Amino acid sequence: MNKILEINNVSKHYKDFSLKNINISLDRGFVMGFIGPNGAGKSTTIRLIMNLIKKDSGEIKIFGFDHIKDELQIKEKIGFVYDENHFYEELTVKEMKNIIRPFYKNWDENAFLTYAKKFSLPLNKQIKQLSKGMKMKFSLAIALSHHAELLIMDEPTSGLDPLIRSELLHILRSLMEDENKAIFFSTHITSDLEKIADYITIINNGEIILSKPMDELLEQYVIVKGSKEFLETATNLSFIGVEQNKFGFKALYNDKKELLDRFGNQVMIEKPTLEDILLFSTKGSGQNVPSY
Ligand SMILES: Nc1ncnc2c1ncn2[C@@H]1O[C@H](COP(=O)(O)OP(=O)(O)OP(=O)(O)O)[C@@H](O)[C@H]1O
Repeated sequence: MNKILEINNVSKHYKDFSLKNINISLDRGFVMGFIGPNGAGKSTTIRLIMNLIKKDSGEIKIFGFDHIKDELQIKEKIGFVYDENHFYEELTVKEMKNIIRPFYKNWDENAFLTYAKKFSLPLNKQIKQLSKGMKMKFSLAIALSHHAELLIMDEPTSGLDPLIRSELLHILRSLMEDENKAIFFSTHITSDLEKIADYITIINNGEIILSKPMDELLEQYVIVKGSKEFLETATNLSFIGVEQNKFGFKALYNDKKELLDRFGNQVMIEKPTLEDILLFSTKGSGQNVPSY
């Protein structure tokens, strides 16, 4: 059973926002980065996976099991890290850990103590005295101490300084040496994903607009620059997020080879960063500019 997370045709409607027909698939052994602008639907998707809110339709399977019917069994093997305070502020780190611990059959106290030491967690400090970075590290230490096979993280690096972020990415990378595990990771910090993700899924306005291996994405997509005249004649090319000025245009295109083979002498191309791909593909309405 290689599929660790499968989201099939999932929809959720709020008054002013809908997640539409979400499909995501993640295999064991891989890290998927989940990115999109503010309000795109990342947290809603993650809350649906965790059954914190109810979906309207579709199917979510984790480890091959239904995420609601088999929720208890599934949650034993999930480490969930999210950017909201879900601890009792008055308790110390140690007291809070002792409350969480009995929920997991696989709890490994040695692993917790090792991570607590690695993260310099002050066990006797009250949660409310911890910085944001410390709280995130505590969350992560908890998630890692029951040998979770799937880590689901909503913005785990937001608000952390570069040193702690890099430390956290290092830990996540070393976790992935175990091919049985997988990580699903939402973030705004695309440079973190360039260091760790195998797959990238982009969500915009409640719809998945792209889900691909990172290598393929960075290899096939290009930033293209050319003249206004070229843009006017190339009506059959679906440029993404076209920016125009009086001299020419700049856009994203999803087939470097085609562009070079057919128009290599008429346009200039550049390698995009993941951030470029995110920005161009979610620009404005987030839709391709089809023709002129
Ligand atoms: N309980 C709710 N009732 C109504 N609307 C909601 C509810 N929860 C979220 N929304 C709306 O759903 C949309 C998506 O929100 P969500 O938090 O999933 O976005 P996000 O991609 O995680 O954004 P951010 O990057 O800012 O955290 C937003 O417009 C939000 O206002």
